[in-house]
Amino acid sequence: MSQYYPIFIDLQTLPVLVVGGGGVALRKVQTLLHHQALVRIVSPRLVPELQKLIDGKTCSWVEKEYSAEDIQDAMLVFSCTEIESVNAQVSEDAKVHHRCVNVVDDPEKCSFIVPSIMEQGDLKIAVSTGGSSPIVARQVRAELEDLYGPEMAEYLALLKTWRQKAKSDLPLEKRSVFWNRVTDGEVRNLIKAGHLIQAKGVVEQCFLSLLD
Ligand SMILES: C[C@@]1(CC(=O)O)c2cc3[nH]c(cc4nc(cc5[nH]c(cc(n2)[C@H]1CCC(=O)O)[C@@](C)(CC(=O)O)[C@@H]5CCC(=O)O)C(CC(=O)O)=C4CCC(=O)O)c(CCC(=O)O)c3CC(=O)O
Ligand SMILES: NC(=O)C1=CN([C@@H]2O[C@H](COP(=O)(O)OP(=O)(O)OC[C@H]3O[C@@H](n4cnc5c(N)ncnc54)[C@H](O)[C@@H]3O)[C@@H](O)[C@H]2O)C=CC1
Repeated sequence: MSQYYPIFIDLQTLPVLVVGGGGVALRKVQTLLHHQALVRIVSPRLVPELQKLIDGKTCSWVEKEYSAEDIQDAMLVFSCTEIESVNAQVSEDAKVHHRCVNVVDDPEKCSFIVPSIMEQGDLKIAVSTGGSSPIVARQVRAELEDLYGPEMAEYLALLKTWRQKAKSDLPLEKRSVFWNRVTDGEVRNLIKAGHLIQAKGVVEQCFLSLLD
């Protein structure tokens, strides 16, 4: 089994090809569009939910069976058909053109796999079992959703507003004291309990106390 290397990619400028238009393609396309990819679907048929996502701009549909020239400029390729020989061909073509390819029913033909993703504002956790059990990846993701609630989004948004100020106004060693103090649990707990104004006050007090 491959040792998959996890990265977070900005998909906004990356054309993505999805081959197939069934339930699995739908799941992949939904995640891709959420991450602002430019999606082109090649498939003779689409399930109705996928049809609704076609807008001709961020998500387009080429109504035909796959052939090698469909790879075009796609950097990421997803093969989601139910036909093994088609999936194998897509994988082979993508690899010849040095593109990253995901084949839904065969990890051996993948050069990347898709993790289970949880998000709370700027917190994003991607879970993988390396293909051993996608269901377990989903279950771990659900456990993480219980652990990290909506307070994480507010907490990170608050910390982000201080990043530039801390960088410009505090010397390195005080910056480290500042970040350790504001992330020691109190601020997060205050936000979790609904006391956002107090939380902001604690951060501000801490910052002021460290100014020369
Ligand atoms: C290797 C990988 C390749 C890839 O697709 O990238 C792969 C492969 C396969 N999945 C299969 C089945 C299912 N997969 C799901 C769901 C998800 N599968 C995802 C990822 C991955 N699936 C990659 C590995 C991830 C890892 O482990 O690190 C998730 C995380 C992300 C996503 O797809 O968006 C998403 C959960 C998202 C979430 O809810 O958070 C469900 C539905 C469910 O669980 O509800 C079922 C039906 C139940 C079942 O059959 O298990 C089968 C068997 C097909 C068969 O038997 O015919 C194979 C093929 C095989 O294993 O050989
Ligand atoms: N990785 C995963 O998470 C999972 C993978 N699977 C596997 O994924 C495969 C697809 O599952 P579903 O979407 O449910 O199947 P589906 O049968 O609903 O969809 C397959 C799609 O592929 C299209 N297609 C067929 N031949 C094509 C060709 N030559 N060129 C382009 N498109 C073509 C069909 O028109 C259809 O839209 C199945 O083989 C299944 O075993 C199933 C569940 C989960």
